[in-house]
Amino acid sequence: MRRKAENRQCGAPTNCWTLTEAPREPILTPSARISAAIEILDDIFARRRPAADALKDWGLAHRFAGSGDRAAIASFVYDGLRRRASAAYLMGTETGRAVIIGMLRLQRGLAEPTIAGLFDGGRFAPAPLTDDERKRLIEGNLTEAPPEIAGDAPAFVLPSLAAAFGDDLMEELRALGRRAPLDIRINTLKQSREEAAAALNDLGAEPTPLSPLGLRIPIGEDGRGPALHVDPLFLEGGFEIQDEGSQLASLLASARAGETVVDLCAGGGGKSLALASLTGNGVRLIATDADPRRLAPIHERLRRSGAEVEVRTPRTGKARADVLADLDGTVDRVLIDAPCTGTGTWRRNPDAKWRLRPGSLANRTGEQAEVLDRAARLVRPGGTIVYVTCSVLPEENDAAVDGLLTRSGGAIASVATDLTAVPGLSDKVRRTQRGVQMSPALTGTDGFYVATMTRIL
Ligand SMILES: C[S@@+](CC[C@H](N)C(=O)[O-])C[C@H]1O[C@@H](n2cnc3c(N)ncnc32)[C@H](O)[C@@H]1O
Repeated sequence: MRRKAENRQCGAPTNCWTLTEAPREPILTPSARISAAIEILDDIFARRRPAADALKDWGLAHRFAGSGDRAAIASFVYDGLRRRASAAYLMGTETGRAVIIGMLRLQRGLAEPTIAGLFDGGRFAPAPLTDDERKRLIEGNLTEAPPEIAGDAPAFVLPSLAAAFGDDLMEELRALGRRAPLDIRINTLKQSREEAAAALNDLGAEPTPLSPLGLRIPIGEDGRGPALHVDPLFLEGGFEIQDEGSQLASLLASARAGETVVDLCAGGGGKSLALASLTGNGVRLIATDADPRRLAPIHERLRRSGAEVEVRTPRTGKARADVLADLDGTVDRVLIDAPCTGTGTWRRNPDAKWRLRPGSLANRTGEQAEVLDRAARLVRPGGTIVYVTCSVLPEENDAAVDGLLTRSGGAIASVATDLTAVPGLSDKVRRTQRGVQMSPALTGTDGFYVATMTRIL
């Protein structure tokens, strides 16, 4: 019999503050939560801090706040970041207060009288709306706003986004500005999706629209979902929290039973776990990552899930040996879940878009060339390289693949990505010159790109 989870206050990891704390009843009024969110956003803007750090510090300084309060405040902060540019434009200034007021109207659809009711100037509430703020809420709109403002994207990256999305640019930017759904991937090494859905019935779990491995968990109006990290089925390894797009990318890797597969950028192991599960531990799966700290959580996840994966951890430092040297030229399939700017995950991590700099794009494309070259040395003749990013920028996608094709001097060729593992996907994805692009507007997923190559020489 499934035990009821104790704390279901918190959904996406970015909204979680309280996973290790005992749940406490909310004690702040909605207006007091808004005051807190304004204070935190001002801190983020003034000190250019990561949102997670600012939230954590606020929590430490306000230990009396309940876990429900913290989740609700985080939700205000992340929604504010989602609409940072458009809310500031609407309100004529970029302060925490302006962004929250504009967000309540643009993102949460609240009318001026409702917002005025929250800004009532009472104890712990924000000061009452000014005449100018009221006027802007009633009369303001985004009709004349430039695309980077209306679409809440950094201006420098807009030409790349326009190249990726063409006529669909604004629709895609709006979709990237919405909240992401809360998806889990069922570990079919433990039970079927149907069995998991029955076990999670009290959460309202429904099958994901495209992934045959996923369930979608409803989240509240304020973006809060259940605390899945403490759910009994999660603790038993029955599921992992994983966006549907990430599940689809794992399926499109098309690993086949009996193959030797390397997950070259395994990080915490999200794709490795998925590959092991969907092949029924039928492949020899080797996971590694340049950063041992990122790889470390995989061990606990493997224990929980029953996935069979050989983890090869590099030593840090200059003398780090190539832990895959013995596999050169022998691997059937290399999955590259490449380091990238994460522009496809802005729904989930809105802080990332405002922290993106031209230099970080250049750094990521350099790393992508490095991992592609490494994969090319690993794969056997006739073997396959599957290149994945959670970016929508052509520089990190088709251009990165083109770079490898050119550098390989004809030894590596681009082939069509097999979409048959995911019924219905073929009609939805955007086809690029070298691969396929998923996106919030087209597939309802994060913006994953998948391209497939083979070694012909
Ligand atoms: C998108 S993340 C991987 C996420 C992971 N596959 C998952 O599903 O949870 C990209 C990873 O690439 C790793 N990385 C960066 N450069 C690398 C390199 N040269 N070789 C191997 N891994 C690298 C980073 O440390 C990071 O963990």
